Amino acid sequence: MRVDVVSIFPEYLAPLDLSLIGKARASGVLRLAVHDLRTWTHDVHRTVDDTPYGGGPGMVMRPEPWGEALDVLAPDELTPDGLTLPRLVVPTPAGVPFSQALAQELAAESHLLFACGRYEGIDQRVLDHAATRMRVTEVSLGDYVLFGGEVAVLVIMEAVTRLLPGVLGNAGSLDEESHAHGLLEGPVYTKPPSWRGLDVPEVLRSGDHGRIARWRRDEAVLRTAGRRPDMLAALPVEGLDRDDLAA
Ligand SMILES: Nc1nc2cc(Br)ccc2s1
Repeated sequence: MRVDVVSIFPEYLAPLDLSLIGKARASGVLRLAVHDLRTWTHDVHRTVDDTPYGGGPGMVMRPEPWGEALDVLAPDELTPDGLTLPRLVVPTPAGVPFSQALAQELAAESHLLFACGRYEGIDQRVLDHAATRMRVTEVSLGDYVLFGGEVAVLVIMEAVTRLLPGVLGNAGSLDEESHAHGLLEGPVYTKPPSWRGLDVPEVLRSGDHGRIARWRRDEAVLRTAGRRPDMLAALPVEGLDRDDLAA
């Protein structure tokens, strides 16, 4: 997967050199490049923002630098490595909620291009013009406002990269984690069997794998019912009476 990130604070994306994402880059599974938006400015002050039409507080990111950046990073003609046009991902409080399902969708793309907004946001015409050439997805991490999109890109890139083949050692863990089957993961335990008077549930030490699987499923459903009933509503729960959950 190829990923390009455009930001006025490229150093914010330095954590993408670390840990498993760094390994994914070293192995070639992930080819990531971070670009400074000011590369595509031409005035002495390298201006990327201006006052908003219609008045109001703050500044808006100018369309010209973004337009030139997208022309270079998402050229209409096929690039030497034959990549198709990227999917443009724009973190914004006004976007669609990010989710494991969207992470899975993005992980299946061959080329992602992240645009990190700052100030009051990016001139809308940048997204409108890009949408005439490529798929544009505005993504929200939640109902709160950050200083810019960079931190959101770090979150999205971590969720996406861990889904790429070969990145996580034990691929099986992908199947069991929270949200993998529309449920929250239940409690997990390791040695010692007793710690500060608290014992590991007997079932987990029984060696009865069928009983263990049922127990884990039930715990996941109960935890989800208690913490995220909204997730349960969308899930056919076989083998567990919903009335039990209401009890
Ligand atoms: N939750 C979020 N806040 C922001 C703020 C800006 Br400015 C750009 C992107 C995002 S995503």
